[in-house]
Amino acid sequence: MNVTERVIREQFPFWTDALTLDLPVPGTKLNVIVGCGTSFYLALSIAAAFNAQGHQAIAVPGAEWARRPRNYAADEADATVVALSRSGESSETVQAVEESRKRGLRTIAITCEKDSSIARAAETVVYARTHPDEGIVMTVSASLMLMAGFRMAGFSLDAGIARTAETLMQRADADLARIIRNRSHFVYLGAGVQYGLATEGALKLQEMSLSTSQAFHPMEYRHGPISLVDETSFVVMIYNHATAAEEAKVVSDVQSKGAFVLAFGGPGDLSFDLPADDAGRALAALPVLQLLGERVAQMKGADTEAPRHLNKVVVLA
Ligand SMILES: O=P(O)(O)OC[C@H]1O[C@](O)(CO)[C@@H](O)[C@@H]1O
Repeated sequence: MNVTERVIREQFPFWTDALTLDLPVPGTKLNVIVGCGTSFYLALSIAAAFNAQGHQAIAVPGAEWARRPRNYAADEADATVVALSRSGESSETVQAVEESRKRGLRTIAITCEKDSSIARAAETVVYARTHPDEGIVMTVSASLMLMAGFRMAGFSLDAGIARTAETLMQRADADLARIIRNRSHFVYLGAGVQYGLATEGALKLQEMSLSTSQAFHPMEYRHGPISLVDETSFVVMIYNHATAAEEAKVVSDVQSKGAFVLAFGGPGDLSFDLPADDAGRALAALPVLQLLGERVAQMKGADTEAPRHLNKVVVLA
């Protein structure tokens, strides 16, 4: 087992720690959740969770919020900026915090590095301790920041979520290597809070296994992208509890065209139950998506400890 996989498997004690973090309350006006890469995809899920819990929120890539906030919010007065960054050093996310402070906005950083640029730049810092051996590919820290964001949104989570996620990951892994055989077209589908998770699953697979992968809202998938589906397709469906019945029709559609469907929370070729609440669903599914990236990488002979063209931190020159 390589270090990437070991870290994915050893993440759950860190979840238990993250459940006890003291978190600031969301802003009463607009909350702008920013990040880069994985951290932006987490922001998509967290912003949806904020809205679902009655806090107005949008997710914006760090670079975009730093450079053109007016393209995302006509009125940013009194906004609260919540910046996610494992390293605390991604230039665009740090810039987003620094620019927001110059504009007088409240700033909160969620990071896994206490001594970092973002921790120095933000007014309030939430520090989540992560696995010391986590490498370039972000796995444990993604789970921890997602958990912190969901808890900040107001979802109550307890130690049961760590046990649920670990059990699900172990059960799914019994089949992952088998079900990906001969599959080369990867699609992730999720609605609402699960859309961010779908985008993160697609990114994880891409950077770990050098495969082309895409993420869509399930009902969007039939409006064009479905034209690519054939016997090489592998579709991950993260069902949204409220709309599972219509999402199951999308699954039937892609199955009839040759796709294999790994499903969470509804029917598929291989399916697993998930907790009913949006936060529990996303957190329970995430480690399986991380391990799926590793299994596809192994199938293709890609080294996830040294993924091509990637560094742990991207700092603008
Ligand atoms: O959370 P951070 O440290 O700002 O990193 C964000 C992105 O940058 C990387 O760490 C490096 O590209 C990615 O793994 C991640 O998606």
